[in-house]
Amino acid sequence: MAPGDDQSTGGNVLDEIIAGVREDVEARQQRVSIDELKKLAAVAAPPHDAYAALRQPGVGVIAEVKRSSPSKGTLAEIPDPAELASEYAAGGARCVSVLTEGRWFGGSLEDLAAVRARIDIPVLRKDFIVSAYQVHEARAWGADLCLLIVAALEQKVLTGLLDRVESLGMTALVEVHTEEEADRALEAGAKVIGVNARDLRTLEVDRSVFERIAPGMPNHVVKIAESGVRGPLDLIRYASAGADAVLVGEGLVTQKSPRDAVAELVNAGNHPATPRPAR
Ligand SMILES: O=P(O)(O)OC[C@@H](O)[C@@H](O)c1c[nH]c2ccccc12
Repeated sequence: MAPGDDQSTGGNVLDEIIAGVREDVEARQQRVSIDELKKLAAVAAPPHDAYAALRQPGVGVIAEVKRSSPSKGTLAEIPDPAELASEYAAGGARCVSVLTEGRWFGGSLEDLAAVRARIDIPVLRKDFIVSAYQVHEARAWGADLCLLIVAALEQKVLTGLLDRVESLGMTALVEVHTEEEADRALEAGAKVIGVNARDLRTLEVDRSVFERIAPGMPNHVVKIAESGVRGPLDLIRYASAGADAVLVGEGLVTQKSPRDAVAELVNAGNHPATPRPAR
């Protein structure tokens, strides 16, 4: 984006990220067609039931493989994402999230494939998905869940992508940051909704957003609190507001023992004094 040329994008980070994602998707589409992706998906292991995994008793942990972020730059080198994911799984994570966006988050589809090959719990493709092509990519590379960010998608596109994700046997994690976005997620038929404490337009974190939005969602919806979890106290706070699971990146990748850090959160999520999500 040229300096002073922020009118076409509205000047927010999310739009800037998505412009880069669209370019990268177009380049990949030149090399691998959607039909080829479908053939790869046909021989991939079938998707795990992530919805069932997320509805287990207690508050779950989705542990994220995250090298860098637009707000903080490099968080951790992560030379072997599969090794990190297996530490997460050993610590009791319910799912592993893998950032596949390259420009801002340092991720890749190769990271996703490496993680998929190593662990036997559901894997989320964490990216800025704006086209059906990316959903087919996710399945071909072994994802069980796809992130769909409401703020990045018009309602018709959101509904179409959600249907596409489900038609391939995967689960959509639909991300919201406001009440209005939560209404749009429900309207589209989302069964798993993540409330991101971080505003992707400004990158500011406000942990009270989950408490405002989640209690208004129906019981059948799996509610995930995303971002800003530094330790068990944040998990317990989100649990009191009805979280089924928390999604944690920075708070794990920066720890000496990511396995112990996950286990500590998982123990808090299973503790008898921790509030249970309403079912
Ligand atoms: O590192 P944190 O604060 O624990 O956040 C993890 C996760 O919520 C964050 O990476 C995230 C949430 N939604 C996203 C959308 C795209 C990229 C990244 C994200």
